[in-house]
Amino acid sequence: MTLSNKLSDPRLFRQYAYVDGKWTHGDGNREEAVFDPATGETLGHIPWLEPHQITASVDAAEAAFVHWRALRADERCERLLAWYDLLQANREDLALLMTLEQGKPLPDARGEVEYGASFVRWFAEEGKRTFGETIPSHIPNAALGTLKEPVGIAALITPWNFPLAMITRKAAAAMAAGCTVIVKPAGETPFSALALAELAERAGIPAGVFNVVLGDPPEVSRTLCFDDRVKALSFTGSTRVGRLLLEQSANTVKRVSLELGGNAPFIVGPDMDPREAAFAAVAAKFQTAGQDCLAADRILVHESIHDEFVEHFAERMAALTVGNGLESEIDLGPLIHRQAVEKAAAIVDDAISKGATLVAGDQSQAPGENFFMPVLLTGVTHDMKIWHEESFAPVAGITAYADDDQVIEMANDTEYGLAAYLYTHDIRRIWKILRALEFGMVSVNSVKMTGPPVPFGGVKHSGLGREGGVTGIDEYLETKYYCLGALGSVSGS
Ligand SMILES: NC(=O)c1ccc[n+]([C@@H]2O[C@H](COP(=O)([O-])OP(=O)(O)OC[C@H]3O[C@@H](n4cnc5c(N)ncnc54)[C@H](O)[C@@H]3O)[C@@H](O)[C@H]2O)c1
Ligand SMILES: N[C@@H](CC=O)C(=O)O
Repeated sequence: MTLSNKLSDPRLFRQYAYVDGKWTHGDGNREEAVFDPATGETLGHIPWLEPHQITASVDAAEAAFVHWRALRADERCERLLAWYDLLQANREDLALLMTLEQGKPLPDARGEVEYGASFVRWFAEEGKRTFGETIPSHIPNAALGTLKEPVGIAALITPWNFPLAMITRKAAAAMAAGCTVIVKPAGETPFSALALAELAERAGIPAGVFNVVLGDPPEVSRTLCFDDRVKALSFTGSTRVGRLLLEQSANTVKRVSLELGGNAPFIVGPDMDPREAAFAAVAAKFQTAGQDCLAADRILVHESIHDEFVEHFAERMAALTVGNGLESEIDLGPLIHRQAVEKAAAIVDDAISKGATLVAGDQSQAPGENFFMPVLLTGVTHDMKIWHEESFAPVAGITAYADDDQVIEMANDTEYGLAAYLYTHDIRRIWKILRALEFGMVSVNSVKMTGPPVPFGGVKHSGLGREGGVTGIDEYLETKYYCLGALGSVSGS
């Protein structure tokens, strides 16, 4: 059975790029296969566009910008809300496509469709509130103020771990601001992006406003970064590639937003119930099989409750089920590909060779070659890879600490600064640690921290700028200052 036959609406499965409102094949006959990471089965093929076709997508976005920016904000809002309604109406098909190409369990995929759609609704509304300001004038007979204007064409480059929400969090903000967008999804998970394009078209979003290009990643990115007409680049992915794109955007002085890797500490205070904290830590570590920029990578537990915490963590972890995300009652799907499994195994071996204790994690139980059974390591230290690298795998590392000052130092001992978790009910400890943590987001006594109203993003090598919230749309807006002089008798205004 082909993938399209599995969907209620087969037209949501597209194997073409989408440029200027047209489904487009590659002029050079280059293509890439897309696999189901759970079974290794080929799901379909996508074309690779040639550089001149990427440039043509910029031509299309440039032409469409003239009309899209000229619409009233409430007119753009109507179209974005129509897109939102279609995402909701097609939730089951979108979730199925996502599980097939990404591997996450179907309930998680449904959750991501909801999550992704929620950004479209949020920014549809925020587009109506891009207010400028009035400035009390210091110049006689003049009126001063600011206007907010769309930056222009935005290139959006996204990863495979959240194939839909990482696109909508950018695209909806940009489009609500009046920008046109060119999306380059990850080659591992293009079908969610292409289904988004199909639904954008049905929602009445005009040709050239939302484009999806496919191709060789360095070639596509270079073409977009070097094109002076592309005014903004928003990237979500690894810090390694983020640095490269920042460099490539320098010559054309683009507006760059980067949502990069994380290495989240999960701090547990001495006052916590070890069972409650351990269950929360399991939830924060193993979502999306650990392939989440918010995954709790270093679990730092006060020495007075460490042993009990480890017991509860191991007990909860043992209950997690690993398997094909299409089956029911699965907690962890596969990793995205074999290299990810090899990287996870290397991180575990490195930790053990440097003195960590393997408490649980028997890889002989893995149900397939892309699967990695959850691993629990204790006695994790600064010299191990797991301390510094984002494992992007279900590998949990626990370390004991003695006091607040030590745990602050340990938590900040990373080049990353995306998110941190803190579990304690002591308000003084909360305030002290919260202020001392060098992270863009700190979640206290809650695993869930994301959603449309929050400014999502990191500091240090985890990124630049914020997505979501009331400021997310600013990444796609320029402030134009105006001075209206010689107005006659307006002094004092
Ligand atoms: N901060 C966040 O909001 C956030 C969210 C999701 C994922 N991430 C991060 O994303 C990473 C995992 O995703 P990934 O493996 O897809 O990241 P990645 O950096 O390998 O790829 C991201 C995108 O960049 C493209 N790309 C890859 N190599 C490139 C190159 N040389 N030149 C130009 N483009 C290139 C890919 O095709 C993909 O579209 C993790 O580090 C994770 O923390 C961050
Ligand atoms: N879970 C994150 C994505 C990180 O990989 C989010 O909510 O944006």
